[in-house]
Amino acid sequence: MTDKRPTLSLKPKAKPASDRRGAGAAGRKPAQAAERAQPRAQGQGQGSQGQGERAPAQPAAASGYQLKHHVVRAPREEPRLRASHEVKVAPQRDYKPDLKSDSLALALLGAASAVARVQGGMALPQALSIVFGAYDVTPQTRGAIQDIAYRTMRQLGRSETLLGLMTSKAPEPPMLGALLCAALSLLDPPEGTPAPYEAFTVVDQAVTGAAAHPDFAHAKAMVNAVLRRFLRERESLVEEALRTPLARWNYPQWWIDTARAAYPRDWEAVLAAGNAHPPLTLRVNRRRQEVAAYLQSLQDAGLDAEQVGPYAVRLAQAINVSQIPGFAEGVVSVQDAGAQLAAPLLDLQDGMRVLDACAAPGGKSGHILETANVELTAVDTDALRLGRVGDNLGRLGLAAQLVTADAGATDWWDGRQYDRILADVPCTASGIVRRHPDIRWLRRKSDTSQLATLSAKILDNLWQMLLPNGKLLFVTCSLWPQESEAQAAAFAARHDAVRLDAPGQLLPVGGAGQDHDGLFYALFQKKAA
Ligand SMILES: C[S@@+](CC[C@H](N)C(=O)[O-])C[C@H]1O[C@@H](n2cnc3c(N)ncnc32)[C@H](O)[C@@H]1O
Repeated sequence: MTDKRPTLSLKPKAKPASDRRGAGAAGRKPAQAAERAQPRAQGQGQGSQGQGERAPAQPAAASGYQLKHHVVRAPREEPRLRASHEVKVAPQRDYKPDLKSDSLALALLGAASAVARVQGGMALPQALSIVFGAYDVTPQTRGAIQDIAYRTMRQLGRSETLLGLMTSKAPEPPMLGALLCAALSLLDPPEGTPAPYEAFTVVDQAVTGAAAHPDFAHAKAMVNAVLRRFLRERESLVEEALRTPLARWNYPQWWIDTARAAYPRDWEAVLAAGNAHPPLTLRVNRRRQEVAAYLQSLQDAGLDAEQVGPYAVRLAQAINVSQIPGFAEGVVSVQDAGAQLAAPLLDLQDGMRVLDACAAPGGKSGHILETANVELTAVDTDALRLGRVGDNLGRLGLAAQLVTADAGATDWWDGRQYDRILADVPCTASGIVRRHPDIRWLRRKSDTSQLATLSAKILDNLWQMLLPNGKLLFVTCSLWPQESEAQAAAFAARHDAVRLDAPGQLLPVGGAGQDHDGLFYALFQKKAA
């Protein structure tokens, strides 16, 4: 990160809404207003502050987070009334502004609310579902909120670096910073991609959005100034920002370092692949239709697509699942082409007993049951997610025994060993960041070893559940060797397992005829008794 700061100082006033009424600061620059308030804090009184009159030492126009230092206690004998501007207002992320429900301003605020939640540690899909619940918007605006939130996540490092170059301190509250990052992601699309809106519309709507929200209406002039400055000085600001790895790659530094250490030749391609838009890839249900026939039905529906795996079809344009021909009827499922390697690697035969040990939401369970007539047990610790396995299998017209349980324990197991075990263990998901761009900002470096420890426990426990000559397929959607190859090698050594042919580490790739996430596959066979 560069230390160089611009001369323009755009400090948000960050006052609670109650403090803005009658404060006499209207039209002044925020910094001036704050300075003028200082002498009053030393005993001049406020004149007409309502409740605040009882606490004469409160500065009228001081910023919210400076107030604490200027509080003068009221005399003991009088009941002390709390000045309204002393109250710390909790962020109102669910506040529904009075804006047109299909406006870009509302979409920007919705995206900013979701992004601020991710910055507070929540996964983006969960954050978006809260926003959708709070904002009563049209499906079109929902789509826009989602699109802007995902764009913002993919460019957060770059946008935050640019913001750092244009403001003298981090915008408060965090949702204001998120609003600026959301607007910047629209003004500053990745190289070679078109801007989704006219620049002046984005600035106008970001300012309108800021003005309509009680937490940062005070900062609408700052929003306007920052975004206009970006447009004026774009070239030099971007050039300066790109000197930092954070802005260049849009990943935290530890992530960049880990990728570089693991893949000294490919790390740049790996990071770039994680920033690309993911394709919409389908798995054709071989029980229902041949791939060629399905491709024809897509063509008949006016949808361009190409085959990218034995049963994998990639649509040229992403569409809503409800619009995918045959989806509701179970002819196809949404599944990455790399994830479609699991079922064939298991070498399934009719009549086998198969365990899918970390099954939810059931992508691979469905593929297993489409491949052969097996008796499948699908286990997952998360009952809610396991419900989705049931939904997915129901749509496909297939069935499994669903068990909510810990695959690292035996209390649920009937003691009968399985012919095949799929262990698609929990991991950092570093190989699927193009689909989940929030993951990079949510994960911590220490998560890798914690998850590797958990998955080693699951794998060790599952091994006893495998028949002699049986096969266990170990899968992760991680790029980190600690969770994948190092784990596989240590497991084989611990259990004297035979390691069979499997792809190993697949790096994420998108291109003609080949397109998949970053996944890891290791296949083990138990020696005959
Ligand atoms: C990578 S996802 C599995 C994806 C799934 N196989 C599919 O193809 O749709 C990992 C799953 O492991 C589950 N999980 C985490 N810890 C577990 C445990 N101790 N036992 C069983 N499942 C666990 C999570 O709830 C999550 O659903």
